[in-house]
Amino acid sequence: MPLLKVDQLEISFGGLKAVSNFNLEMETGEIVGLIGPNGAGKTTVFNLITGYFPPTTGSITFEGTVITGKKPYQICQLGIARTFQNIRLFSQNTVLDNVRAAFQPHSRYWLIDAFLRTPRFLAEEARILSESQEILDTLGLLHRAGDRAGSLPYGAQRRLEIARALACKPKLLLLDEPAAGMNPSEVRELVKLVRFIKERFDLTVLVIEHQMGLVMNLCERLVVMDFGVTIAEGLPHEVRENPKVLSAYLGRGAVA
Ligand SMILES: Nc1ncnc2c1ncn2[C@@H]1O[C@H](COP(=O)(O)OP(=O)(O)OP(=O)(O)O)[C@@H](O)[C@H]1O
Repeated sequence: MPLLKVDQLEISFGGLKAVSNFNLEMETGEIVGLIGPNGAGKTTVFNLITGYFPPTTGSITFEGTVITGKKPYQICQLGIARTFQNIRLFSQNTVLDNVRAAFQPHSRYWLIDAFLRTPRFLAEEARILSESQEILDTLGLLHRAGDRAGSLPYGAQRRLEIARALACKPKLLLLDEPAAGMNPSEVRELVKLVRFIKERFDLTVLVIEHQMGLVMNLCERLVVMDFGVTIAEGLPHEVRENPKVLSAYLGRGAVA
């Protein structure tokens, strides 16, 4: 049984079919790249999988459970987490608090426990603190735990976004342009980091990315979209030679 099965997904915004007849199966442990030109529908696919929009038609099954129509927090609880194309952090809060806040959908106490500071609340807070620190350590951010998130360099803010997604304890991690704005050496570090956290947290990863260096190095398989439809899929070296892909997006110079 695939971990994720997306069947004939479609969504329209007004007259525009942003995603049309989109199908995807992912096996546990895969790293798959979702690529395509601007406006191809990639982020919309993420928004559909994570419940930000209900599809017009089609279904999404995760670990054998149909998740179509569920709310984003329910999908997060089931084990799908994401990062965003535009970094979404609480920039005035500390790095640690940013990760602690991301544990909220998973905390196991009631409001009354928090109000009365019951043993259950205190134990849960201690667990969240220790797990947050462990995640920050894994992502090389523990030494910045007390700093304001907004004061981190750009690449570190992207890592913090991934740290927040990991607080969801995902089985499937969706990364939306994680290398945007990074220089080549940061991109190389990111490739290593994604491989490392995949092993460390038993993840399956779907990544949207324009940086071909990352896509070709990291992904085992690629799905290419253009104008809302899948125009190619296969191994990275197959996709980079596909004439439809070359004319739609990559351009021979871009993949050399
Ligand atoms: N909430 C929305 N309302 C209306 N149109 C939308 C909405 N979200 C996306 N679209 C449109 O759907 C199409 C696909 O957008 P999407 O953001 O999914 O593309 P993308 O492949 O992720 O692009 P990029 O690489 O530039 O991020 C675009 O034409 C976009 O303008």
